[in-house]
Amino acid sequence: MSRNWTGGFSDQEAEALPAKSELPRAEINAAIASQFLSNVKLIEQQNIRKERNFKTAGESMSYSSLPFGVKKSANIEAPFLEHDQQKTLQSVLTPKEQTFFSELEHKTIFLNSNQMEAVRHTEGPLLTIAGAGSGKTSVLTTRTAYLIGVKEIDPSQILLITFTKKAAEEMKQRIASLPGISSGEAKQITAGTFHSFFLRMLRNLKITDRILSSEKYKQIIIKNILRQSQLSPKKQYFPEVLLSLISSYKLQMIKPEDLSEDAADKDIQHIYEKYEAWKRQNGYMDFDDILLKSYELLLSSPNLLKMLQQRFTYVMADEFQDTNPIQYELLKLIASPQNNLFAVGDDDQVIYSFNGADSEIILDFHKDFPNTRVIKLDTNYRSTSPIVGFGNHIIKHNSQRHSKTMKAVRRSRMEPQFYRPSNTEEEAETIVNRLKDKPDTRSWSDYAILFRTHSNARAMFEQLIIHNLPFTANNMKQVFYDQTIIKGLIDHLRLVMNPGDLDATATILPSLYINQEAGMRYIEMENFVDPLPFPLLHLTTWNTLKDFQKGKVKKRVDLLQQATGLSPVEAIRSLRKEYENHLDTGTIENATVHKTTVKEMLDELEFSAQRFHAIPDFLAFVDEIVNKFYEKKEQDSSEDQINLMSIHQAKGLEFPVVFLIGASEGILPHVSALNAMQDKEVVLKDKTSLEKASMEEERRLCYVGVTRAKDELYISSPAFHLGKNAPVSRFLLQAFGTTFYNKDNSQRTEAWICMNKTCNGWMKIDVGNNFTEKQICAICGFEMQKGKKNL
Ligand SMILES: Nc1ncnc2c1ncn2[C@@H]1O[C@H](COP(=O)(O)OP(=O)(O)OP(=O)(O)O)[C@@H](O)[C@H]1O
Repeated sequence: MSRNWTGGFSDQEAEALPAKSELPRAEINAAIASQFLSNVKLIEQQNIRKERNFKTAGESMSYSSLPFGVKKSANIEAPFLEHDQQKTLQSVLTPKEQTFFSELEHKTIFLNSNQMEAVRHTEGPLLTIAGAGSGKTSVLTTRTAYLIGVKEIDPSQILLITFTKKAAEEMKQRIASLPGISSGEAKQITAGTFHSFFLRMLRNLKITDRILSSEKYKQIIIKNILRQSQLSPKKQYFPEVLLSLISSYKLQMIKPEDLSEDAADKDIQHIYEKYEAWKRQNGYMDFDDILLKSYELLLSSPNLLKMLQQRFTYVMADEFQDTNPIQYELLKLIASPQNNLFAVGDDDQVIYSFNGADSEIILDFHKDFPNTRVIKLDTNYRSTSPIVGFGNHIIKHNSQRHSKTMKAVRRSRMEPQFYRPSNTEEEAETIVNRLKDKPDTRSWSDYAILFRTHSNARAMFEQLIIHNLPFTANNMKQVFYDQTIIKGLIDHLRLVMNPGDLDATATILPSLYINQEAGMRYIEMENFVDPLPFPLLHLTTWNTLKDFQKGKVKKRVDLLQQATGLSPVEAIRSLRKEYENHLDTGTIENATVHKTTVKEMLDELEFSAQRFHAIPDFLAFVDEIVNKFYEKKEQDSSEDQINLMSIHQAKGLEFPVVFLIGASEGILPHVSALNAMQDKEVVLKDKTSLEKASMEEERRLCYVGVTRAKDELYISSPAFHLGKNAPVSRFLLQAFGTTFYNKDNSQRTEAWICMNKTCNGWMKIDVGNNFTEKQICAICGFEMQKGKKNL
């Protein structure tokens, strides 16, 4: 296969590539690798045992009904609805409606009176604002069938906006199974995301600009603009922050010329203008442009707008809480003048603020549509009463919301279960062991394992692979070790073991600020004439390079040579500093969300590497995991699989059994929310409200995760995260009425010292009044005690 050193493939090119397992990198000895898998297991078990041995009294070894740190049970069960108000409207139904609703009942769909009211609403704006599991999506699909089957509305007049493409397909299928509608009619409904709907419109209008989707490519464009504008990319503006700022302006329809005249805005205005100009000149549009261009076109072409308005006389929007301002304006344009706009949403499930979702839209809907009919649904049909109650107790601590307490209709004695594993490895192993004991009455697809960030799912993913359990992580495009940032560092380890590895050499060139394609051409040419044990060193004689680049090459080769004989984690630590320079993640001050994520990923890599004594063992393990992932991706056709996905991806879905992993401080709430004040310094001025808003969004994420469970909910909170102590998530403690110990910043800093005399481990922790937790040494697993140390 010819190599492409340009640093990436287009989608079509990627599809044409051989399967990952056919690539030279993948040519590893499977027998040796599987031996490593069992070695890993041994080392992991030793580590876990070490930490387990020093678990403190009261810390449970498995799931129990109270989170660690909660001393007494609080009544968190949801109010129970004894008599559901079903069939109360029968007397006012027309014969056609009676047929429709009784056919629904034959299909065991019994709507309550509020749901029925929403379904029967035909003309004018309606907002269904309701909590998790209350049947919003069910109402939307049933109302569509009702419009077609009972009101004889032409299905092609219905526009259904969903949050994901998958949701659109599922909804069409669900609609087709309802009474009064044929599958042909269901196909005529237009269902899709905002982006897919408007992109199709633009393409029909012969707007052929290419889509600029790669974040990396966009950052390069911004970096070039910064360089040309003589603004420092490092000191003043981070490309990813600028891109998110520009995107947020666009989603709010703020143009460069609308920005104020003050100095900071002037720079941003300039960058924003240049970025837009670059796209125009090069025939690109980004995702925001799809919406913005459509909006401008509709405003400037009354005929086009009229055509759309006449075509779609019934407009519906699911997950309305995550709508952003431009999407809302587009909805309003298309729905007018009839305003048959039917929106369903839950202000407690806004989890896409980083994508511009504006929770005020749902809260202020009635101001734009004064004759709005608002229907509230407050019965959760999905989950058992202890789960509904637990959700209520989590979300009630948010202030930006319509207060609501969901009622339950499903009784159960099975309370949510909590577990405090030592670390993410033990967490993953415990869950896998439970899954192996799956009762025959359950299918694999009944189970979902939900995580906050992809790094946080690394251990879980590996355990599922190692134990060969059927699972789908289809939304995971890449395995952890194959993500660009991680792969870069792993390829450094490959060069430590084999300096002649040209694939690995190519990967590391960008981290030396050297063009990959030109650099490799030079290295390969020189190496052909004069082979060197370390081909990278050829670059030190390349005239094109500046002195600082040659210096970097020498330094990197020195580091790589010094790493021979180190353990994988030591090697990663010694290489990481140089490597991180090009990622701009060196300091946490001024950290952006991107930087926090990168740091978290590299920390996770270190944590994973700690399990191995030698670099070749670690590399063989990495290759095995990567190969198995891609093999699995190709072979998987089964529907019956455990679902491993992020909480964001689980939005709108439900599963009989949910494992919510990583419910510890720093994971959920995520460290980026804890750092919120620094994170978006450039973007937002009101730091206090940003900090609060970030924390409320994290709490909503926790709520969304919890409310995906129908029957059983298992939540685990690793005591150590990336080798550091991680208290149980404040969201769990607060739900049980236990004050989070850091609440009003009543912190003291104390030193805790490891009791293992040979260890010398100590750590600094912030302690509040209610702090009772004992500490375990992150280095050796011994118990720690409060001690004296100069901090
Ligand atoms: N009236 C009802 N009687 C019995 N079950 C119902 C009723 N309404 C909805 N359900 C069931 O409750 C579950 C949740 O419904 P649905 O997914 O529509 O809720 P939702 O409000 O969209 O949830 P979320 O916002 O949490 O995604 C589904 O399994 C659905 O079939």
